[in-house]
Amino acid sequence: MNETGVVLTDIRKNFGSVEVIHGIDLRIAEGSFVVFVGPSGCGKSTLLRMIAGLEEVTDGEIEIKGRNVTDLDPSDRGIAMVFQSYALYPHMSVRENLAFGLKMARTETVEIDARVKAASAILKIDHLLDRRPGQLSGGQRQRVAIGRAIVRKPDVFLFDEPLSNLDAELRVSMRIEIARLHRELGNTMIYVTHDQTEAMTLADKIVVLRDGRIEQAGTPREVYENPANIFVAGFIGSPRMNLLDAVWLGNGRVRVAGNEMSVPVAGEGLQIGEKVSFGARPEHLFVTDGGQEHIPAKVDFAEYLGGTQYLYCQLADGQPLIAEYRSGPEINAGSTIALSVDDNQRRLFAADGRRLS
Ligand SMILES: Nc1ncnc2c1ncn2[C@@H]1O[C@H](COP(=O)(O)OP(=O)(O)OP(=O)(O)O)[C@@H](O)[C@H]1O
Repeated sequence: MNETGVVLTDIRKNFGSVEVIHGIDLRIAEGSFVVFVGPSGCGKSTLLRMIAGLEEVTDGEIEIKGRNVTDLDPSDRGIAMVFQSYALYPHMSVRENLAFGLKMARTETVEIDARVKAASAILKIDHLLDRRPGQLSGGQRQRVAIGRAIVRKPDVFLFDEPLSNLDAELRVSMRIEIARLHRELGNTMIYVTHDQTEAMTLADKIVVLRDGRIEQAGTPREVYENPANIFVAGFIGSPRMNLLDAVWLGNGRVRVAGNEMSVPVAGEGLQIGEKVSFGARPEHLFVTDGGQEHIPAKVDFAEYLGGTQYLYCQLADGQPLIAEYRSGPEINAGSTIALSVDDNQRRLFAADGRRLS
């Protein structure tokens, strides 16, 4: 991999007088799979559409494979985009849908036929070439939409929530297909999704956006295990990290819902009595007999998932908390339990969201 896949430099976007993307810098390595995630309205689609050339850039520069494409038409950028809505031509056969863009670009017929054949073999849609989109299932339509991108042999594939119209089971199998496609083709891929599992499983690099800014960009493991701040900690992970109101007591100790807990923080810059947030992921909480440092919790609801169980609890001060419970005696709603927190996984955040541990 080298560093020249896609480079965004100080990208800004205004709609009218409102700036919605506030100066984004990002380097996407050639051949990597980058996923944009973030809450609704954070600017994921706008950023993707600017890379595609479907949305004008207000300020900044976009480079693809070392070429400044900021002011080029979408068709001259070496990109192909796959939309959530598939955007197939209903009156054309699958074959014609796949060939259409190439015909427009005056590609030779022999070459078109070869590319359509190769793409339909990769996507296992060879037997559907003479059907129209109306005669296909949702998953098959999405394959055709991806096929239409493949035949163009783009430098970069752009995906805008491509699986969100599919049912849960199909999403899983298409997700695996897209991962396989990336491995086989080796192109740079940029993917927008709401789905945490898609982001974690597909990405080499996850870019977490909020309000038109990057909060963190890193491997799935980095953003999960080493979140840069309270926002990323709370956003990545499903169920999310528990973030509890706490008070700094000094000497590496905090008070959470009336209980003292130690945290691996010296606390420079923190004032005794200052409000902080104590973070613990559901899988880092353990039901104990109460002998060690723990937080008592009342179980409101126990969700049994077979291999694991989620306990939806309430602390003494009313704060909600979710704990994962893998094995042990059955725990039912209404029980009171003692939860300890893995020593190495106790997170602390300052009131401004800075991560302290
Ligand atoms: N054409 C437009 N005119 C005005 N504002 C727009 C336009 N398109 C998007 N916006 C605004 O820009 C911001 C970013 O929108 P965008 O669609 O990129 O977010 P998103 O992260 O993709 O959201 P979602 O996950 O809901 O699709 C939002 O505040 C949105 O209201």
